[in-house]
Amino acid sequence: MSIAADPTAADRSAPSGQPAPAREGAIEIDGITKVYDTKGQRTLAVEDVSLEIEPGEFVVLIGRSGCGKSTLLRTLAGLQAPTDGAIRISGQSLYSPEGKAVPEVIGDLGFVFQDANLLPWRSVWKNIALPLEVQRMSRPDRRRRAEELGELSGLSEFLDHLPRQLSGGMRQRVAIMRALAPEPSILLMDEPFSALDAITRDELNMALQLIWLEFRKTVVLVTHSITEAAFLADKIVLLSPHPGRLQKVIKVDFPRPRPLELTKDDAFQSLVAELRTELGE
Ligand SMILES: Nc1ncnc2c1ncn2[C@@H]1O[C@H](COP(=O)(O)OP(=O)(O)OP(=O)(O)O)[C@@H](O)[C@H]1O
Repeated sequence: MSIAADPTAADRSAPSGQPAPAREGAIEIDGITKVYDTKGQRTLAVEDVSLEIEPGEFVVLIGRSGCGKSTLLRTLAGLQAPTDGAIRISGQSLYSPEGKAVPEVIGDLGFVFQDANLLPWRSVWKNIALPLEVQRMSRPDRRRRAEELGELSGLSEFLDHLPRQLSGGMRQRVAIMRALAPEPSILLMDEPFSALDAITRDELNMALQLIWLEFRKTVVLVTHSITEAAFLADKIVLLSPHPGRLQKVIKVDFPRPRPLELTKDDAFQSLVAELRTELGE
């Protein structure tokens, strides 16, 4: 049953009649199905996926090409309504009954994509502060916030540079900081490091982990990299292809902060082997 259509949903965890406390950063995915209908051609991209994501959890979606990872993430981002099912963000329905994303709920989401999509004519700090400008924060406050975020991400010396003066890895750091600037409770990331070389990617995985430990936002990240999934995740969600269905959820409990050397450990390697088997590699 769709949560949005369930009139008792709000009372589920409040038997005393009190409204259930909003769980900021929680994501409830309830029976999501997505069918694309392009020029009469129907594609069942995602079928009946249900998943609970806890506030502050780091969740990685992984699966073979075409299994619906991006479809699920775009649906979570409010970019396309599901054909069936419901999504609740911090206790609120993401889509209206007409299938329109609710602006206040989207305001609680930050996005990072494969391409950093920085504005080339704006300096690093002005790119980071862009969402704050939209919120009409004063210039000194925006600068202060960009400086804080720059310090956390190792960008302090580059705040007045233009994007073209940065490496690819640094541009992605700027994109992450821009997403975090308005303090969303949830960060959605679609293959953010897939265009980077292996060493930069390791550095960015480490940086992302440390930033996440600092802010403790809920993160949902899509990747093709098994090692990246095992290194970053609290919970790995495997999707099976054609149509995309929930195959398995694997909890990962290596202590944090996780050093990059963890990837050489036997326990890490056996998790990687398990994931490879699940993915049929
Ligand atoms: N806009 C669209 N219109 C029609 N079909 C689509 C659209 N977007 C995705 N699909 C189809 O839906 C299925 C899932 O695609 P999706 O991009 O979500 O998978 P993915 O797991 O992210 O793939 P990849 O790992 O290759 O990026 C595929 O069969 C794809 O062809």
